[in-house]
Amino acid sequence: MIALDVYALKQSNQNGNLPKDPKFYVRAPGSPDTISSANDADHRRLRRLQAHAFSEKAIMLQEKYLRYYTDKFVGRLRDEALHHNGVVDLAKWVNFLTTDVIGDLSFGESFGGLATGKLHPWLDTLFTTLKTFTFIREILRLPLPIINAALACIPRAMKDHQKGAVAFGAESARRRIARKTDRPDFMSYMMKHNDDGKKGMSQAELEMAAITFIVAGSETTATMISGTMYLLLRNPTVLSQLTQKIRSDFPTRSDLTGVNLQQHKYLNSVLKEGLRLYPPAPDTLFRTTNERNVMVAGKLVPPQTSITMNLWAAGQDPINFHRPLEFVPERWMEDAPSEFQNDDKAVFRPFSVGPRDCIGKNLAWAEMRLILAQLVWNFDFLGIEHDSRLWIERQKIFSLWEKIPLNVCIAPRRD
Ligand code: HEM
Repeated sequence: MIALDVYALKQSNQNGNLPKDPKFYVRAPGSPDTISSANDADHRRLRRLQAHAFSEKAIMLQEKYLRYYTDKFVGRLRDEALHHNGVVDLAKWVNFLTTDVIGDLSFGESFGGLATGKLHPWLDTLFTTLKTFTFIREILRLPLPIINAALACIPRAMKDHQKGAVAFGAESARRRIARKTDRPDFMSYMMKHNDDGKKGMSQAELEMAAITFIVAGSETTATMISGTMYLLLRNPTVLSQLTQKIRSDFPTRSDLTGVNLQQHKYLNSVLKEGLRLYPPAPDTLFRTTNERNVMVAGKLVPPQTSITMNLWAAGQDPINFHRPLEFVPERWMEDAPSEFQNDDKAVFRPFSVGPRDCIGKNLAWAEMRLILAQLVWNFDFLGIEHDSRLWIERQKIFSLWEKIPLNVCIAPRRD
C-alpha cells in the first residue's frame, strides 16, 4: 500500500517513518519550526504537548464553541438569503465560520468574519503567503546560484509584509497567553501540559503553534464543507436523501449534537465521499528516502529521492474505486451494494497516516458533521448559480485549493 509505505511507521525493518522532505516543508524565515516543519525528534516533543488539545475530552468541551459559531452562521445565511433573492456565496460564509471557530480556539478571539461579512486582512495575507510558498519550494529544487538569484528578486515590501503577518499572529497568541483563563481552548491545553516534567515548548513555539492551527485547521475544513455541498447539489437525489434522513432522525435542532451525529451512518458516508472526490489537503506531501533504499508498492526507491502519494489522484483512480468519478456515498456503508465490494478503501487517507498525520482530524470530523447537518436541517438547497457551475473543475491547487465563489440558491426550511 503506497500510503503506508510512504507515510506510516515502517514496522517491518524498524527504520521508523521516512522524514519529511525539507525542500517541501519550508520554515518561515526568522521563525521557529512548527509541528509540520520540525524534524522527527522535535516533532515528537511538539506532538506530545499539542495532542492534549485534540483529545476526545477536549473536543467534547470545545463543542460549545462550534455550536455557538454554527448557530451564528445559520442566522447570517438566513439574512443573506433574504436580502439577495436566496443567493449566497457559500464558500465565503463557510470560510468565515471555520476561521472564527479556529481563531477563537487558537487566540481566544474570533476573526469577526461572521459579524462583519469580511475576511480579516491577516487571514488574507496568510493564505497568500501559503500560495507564495508553493513557488518558493519549487525554486528550492534548482541549483544554489539560481535559488539565491530568485530569492534576491523577492521585493523587500513583500518580505516586510510577511514578517508583519507573523508578528501579528505572535502578538495575538501572546495576548491569549497573558489572559489567565482555563477555557478549554488549544492554548489552555498546551500551557497546562507544558510543565509536566519533560522538555516543553518555548514561548515562540507556543505562538507558532497557534498560527499553525489557523493555517491547517480553518481553510481545510471550509474547503471540505463547500466541496461536499457542491457535490450534493450536483447529485440532487443524494442531497434529498441526506436532507430527509437528517430531518427525520433529528426532529429538533438541539438533537444535532456531536455524540448523535457521530453515529449517523449516512452523514458520515456522504462526508467520506466528499473527502474522496475533493480532498482538502490535495497537495503532494513529500517524504525523502535520505540515505536509504526504500520499498514502495513493491518497487525499490533509491536514496536521496523525494516520494509522495497524490491523494486526489488515488481517490479517482479506477484501479482503486468502482465508478470513480461518481458521488456515491453508499459505497462507504456497511451494506454497500456489491458492485463496490472491490473498492480499495485503505487508499482513502484524507488526513494522511502515521506519526505525522493530521493532529486535528477528530475536531475536523466534529466540525464537518455539525456544519453539514445544520445546513441541510435549516435550508432547502435549490441549485447552483450559473457563475458557479464546474466549481471544482475550475480551481487550481497552491498547497490548498484556491477556492472561487460558490453561489448557490437556498431557502430557509419550511415545515
Ligand atoms: C477536513 C479537514 C482537514 C484535513 C483534510 C486535514 C488534513 C491533514 C493532512 C493530510 C495532514 C498531513 C500533512 C503532511 O503530511 O504534511 C495534516 C496535518 C496537520 N493538521 Fe490537518 N486536516 C484537517 C483539519 C485540521 C484541523 C481542524 C486542525 C487543527 C485545528 C489541523 C491541524 C493539523 C496540524 C497541526 C497538522 C500537522 C501535524 C503533525 O505534523 O504532527 N488539521 N492535516
